[in-house]
Amino acid sequence: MSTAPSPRPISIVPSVLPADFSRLGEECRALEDAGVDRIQWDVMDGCFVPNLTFGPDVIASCRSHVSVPFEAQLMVADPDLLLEGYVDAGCDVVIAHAESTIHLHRTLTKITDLGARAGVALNPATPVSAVEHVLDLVDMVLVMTVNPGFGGQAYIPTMEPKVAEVRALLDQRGLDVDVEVDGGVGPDTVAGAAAAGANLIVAGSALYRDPEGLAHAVADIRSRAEAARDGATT
Ligand SMILES: O=C(CO)[C@H](O)[C@H](O)COP(=O)(O)O
Ligand SMILES: [Co+2]
Repeated sequence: MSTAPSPRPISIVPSVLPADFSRLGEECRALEDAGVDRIQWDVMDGCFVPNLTFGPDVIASCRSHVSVPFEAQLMVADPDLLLEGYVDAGCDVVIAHAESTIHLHRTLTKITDLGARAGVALNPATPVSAVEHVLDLVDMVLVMTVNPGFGGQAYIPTMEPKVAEVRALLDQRGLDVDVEVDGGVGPDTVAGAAAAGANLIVAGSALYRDPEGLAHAVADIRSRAEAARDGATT
């Protein structure tokens, strides 16, 4: 008798875009106290996306405030130039956008050579075929559920078939790789993403706008995701 594979744990990964930037260390601690599993830094260069955010020094200054892993989502035009800085700043996972480098395989290899775990992100318009050749190099595939650049945008539900396509391809190849969703994810949208196969859930605005606070928002989104995942697999 064969046993069903155990379900992939759901991780809640806050984006700090809605946090108070004048006190980021304390904001990171509040997220850790609220039960998040890691923290995502949305790195934007004003070129790949029309917004500008966190340099490595900002992230490094927060590293000692918490022990949860940091991931850097590099929404930048030339990620190779910046990889070392973000790894040295204490980012355990570095995510490169497939659209941002013409040598994606090389970029991801550099991340792992630097000692970090690699992730690859897909903009809504980018097909899964763009990352098929690098799936064995990464720890996670990030399916963007908004066009990157800003927090607080509306979730794009037509990304759910793409999440399912990535999950099926990874399973077919027997790869132990997580699938992350990012953008407009909250209590009302997380079920669709988790049922499609996402297990790393990035949430920004939804966490900060919960009137009952961060810990409630984290637990609520986690339990909705777990219920949807379990409903989809039974
Ligand atoms: O990558 C991002 C934007 O490019 C952010 O991580 C994302 O938008 C999270 O914020 P929200 O949950 O408010 O949509
Ligand atoms: Co993000």
